[in-house]
Amino acid sequence: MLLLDRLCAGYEGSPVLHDVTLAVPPGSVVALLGANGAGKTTLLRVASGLLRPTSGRVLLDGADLTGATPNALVKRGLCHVPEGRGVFPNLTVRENLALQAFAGSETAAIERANQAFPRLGQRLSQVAGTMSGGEQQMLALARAYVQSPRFVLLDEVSMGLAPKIVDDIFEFLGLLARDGASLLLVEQYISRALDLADYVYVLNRGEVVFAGEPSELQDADIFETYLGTAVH
Ligand SMILES: Nc1ncnc2c1ncn2[C@@H]1O[C@H](COP(=O)(O)OP(=O)(O)OP(=O)(O)O)[C@@H](O)[C@H]1O
Repeated sequence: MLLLDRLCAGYEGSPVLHDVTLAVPPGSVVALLGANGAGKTTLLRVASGLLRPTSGRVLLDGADLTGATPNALVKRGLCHVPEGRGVFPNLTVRENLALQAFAGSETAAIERANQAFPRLGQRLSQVAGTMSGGEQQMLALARAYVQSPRFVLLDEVSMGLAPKIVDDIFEFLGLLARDGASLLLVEQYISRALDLADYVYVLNRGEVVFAGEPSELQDADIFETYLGTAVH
């Protein structure tokens, strides 16, 4: 279980998160929704060790990892696919995957990436920065997948991509979840995220204003109040 316990965090004296508690149970998909600037990216950055909270705790399977480095969290099975493309643009697809693989398992990592996105397998020698936006996003996701992470934080991974690629990416997220990974999903395609999710949290100005199952959200005013839109 990934547990974010009463977190407060922000930037240089401007607080963003206020007493946020959020749980990602094993084998679950949790959607994190909220308007622009609500603090979703900030929350993921705290969870993955990129930003130290001003108070509160980050617990992974009961261990207090508040303030641990991103690397230490990766070693414990937590992976963050950031907003924008998390790839090295000057390296080839193969090199990007190899860097993410555990020592001695490069071949297996490439095979695993190919299984998730066959399109990548056909482009192993291509320099990542020359691929399309969708292909780069597939590579960013495949880099997460090759490590068989137990917890994956996904920040708007479908942003700006063509509908067909978005379909492929959601199919992949389903595969990741079926494989046993727990997902914390920040996503602009709300209905798609809710289709996949077991639980939903809605953030507004750095505070949790709703936590529950997707079906409960359908009836709540929360949606129109905080997200400025109806669910469907
Ligand atoms: N590096 C930073 N320095 C200072 N303020 C920041 C920084 N990053 C984010 N903020 C501020 O923190 C607040 C929350 O931003 P955050 O990116 O976490 O929101 P978000 O919910 O992910 O928004 P979006 O959906 O637009 O990506 C915003 O007011 C933003 O301007």
